[in-house]
Amino acid sequence: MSFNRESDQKLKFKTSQKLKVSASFESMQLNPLLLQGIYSNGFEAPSAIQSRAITQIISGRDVIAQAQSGTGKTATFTIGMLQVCNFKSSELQCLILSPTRELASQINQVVCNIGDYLNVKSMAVVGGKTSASSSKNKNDLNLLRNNKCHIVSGTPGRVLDLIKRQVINTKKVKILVLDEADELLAESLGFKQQIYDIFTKLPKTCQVVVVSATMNKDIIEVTKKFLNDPVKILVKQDQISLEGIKQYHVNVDKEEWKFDTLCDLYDSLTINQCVIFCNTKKKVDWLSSKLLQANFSVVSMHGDMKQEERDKIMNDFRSGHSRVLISTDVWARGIDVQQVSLVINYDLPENMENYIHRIGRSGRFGRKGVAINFVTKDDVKLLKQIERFYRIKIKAMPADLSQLS
Ligand SMILES: Nc1ncnc2c1ncn2[C@@H]1O[C@H](COP(=O)(O)OP(=O)(O)OP(=O)(O)O)[C@@H](O)[C@H]1O
Repeated sequence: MSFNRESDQKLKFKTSQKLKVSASFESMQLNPLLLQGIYSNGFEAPSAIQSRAITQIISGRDVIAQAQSGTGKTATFTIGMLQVCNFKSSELQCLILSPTRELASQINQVVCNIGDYLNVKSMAVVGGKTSASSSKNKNDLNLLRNNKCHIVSGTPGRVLDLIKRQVINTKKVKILVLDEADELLAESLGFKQQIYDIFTKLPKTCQVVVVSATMNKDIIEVTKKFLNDPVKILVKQDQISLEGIKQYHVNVDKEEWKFDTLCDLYDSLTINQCVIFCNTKKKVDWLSSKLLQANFSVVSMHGDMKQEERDKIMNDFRSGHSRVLISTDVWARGIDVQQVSLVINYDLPENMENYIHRIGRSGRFGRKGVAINFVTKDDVKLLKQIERFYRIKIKAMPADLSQLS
């Protein structure tokens, strides 16, 4: 595996105190069955965030953990939770909230994989399924109702709904994880109130772990309402952008020129897998039908599609069956498909944070990645703003595309 351990270990964190750094998983004194799950998942040594945050989570402290995209934050809180969970009891003990259905399901899969030898019972609880109409969903809800599930990973709305309907019993929850916390707690997105409501239903002693690749002062301020003297593990602003992802821009001048530019790039898109981001659902539909008409093979996904369709697109893309995916910011955060080596911002993101989340869909865990930003005349200012925000230089794309990687 090409994980650049040297650059990962070189990363400087701003931590709230001198933290213990565990060089190996063995040194964390984990349950041997958990260790077995970690190794059989192919993990040999912890990444920088795992070395610092896992033992803090296990210690019971509230934690704010920030680390670059694709550096193993999911496994960080998963390993922490699985160590703390009491498997002699069948009650719900850990609750993980994240902003999209796909991410909540992916996290559930990671919990099941790493917790396999512990016999963990974990479940994804997401909206959009024809709720409890299928026998599978009914069985799932019964497991929850009968308190036969240790860990739930879900989207806030659906989790809150099931708590209110007393399907999810929160009495014994000891850890709450907020993944992509800055998005969950942002003013504009409507999750914040749901999170507060869920929080009020948890035991007062519940430990809270807050995780994201991007964290700003306002969000840290908001977390003060939830967290009690948290351990902070934060990344300096100029280190958020991953060295392994080469970032370029292409001047397309006018909006109308973007399409031809993309068609010219198509052969490079299919070398591995590629994600193309547009800013609206309408634009995703428009671009995918235009590319399909021109005989390019692409798939697309956004929040207005039926969940069954979203699931199918995800499965096809994860298996490598489809190679070029067009999406909105529903795909910007957390989704881990290791074969994605190229991200194209057909539209530049309007949100500074989502720039780094989007490009972080490539270059997972030290792999190489390339990000290409289409820039119209009107976008030039925004590109400069992104460069200033992350203290980076986004060069013009080389004419010879073989130099891309
Ligand atoms: N210690 C490890 N050794 C090898 N691979 C690892 C290790 N930890 C995590 N990975 C792998 O790295 C990839 C990225 O991990 P993960 O999705 O947890 O990143 P993340 O930090 O949560 O990213 P994002 O900010 O995009 O949410 C996954 O494929 C995961 O299996």
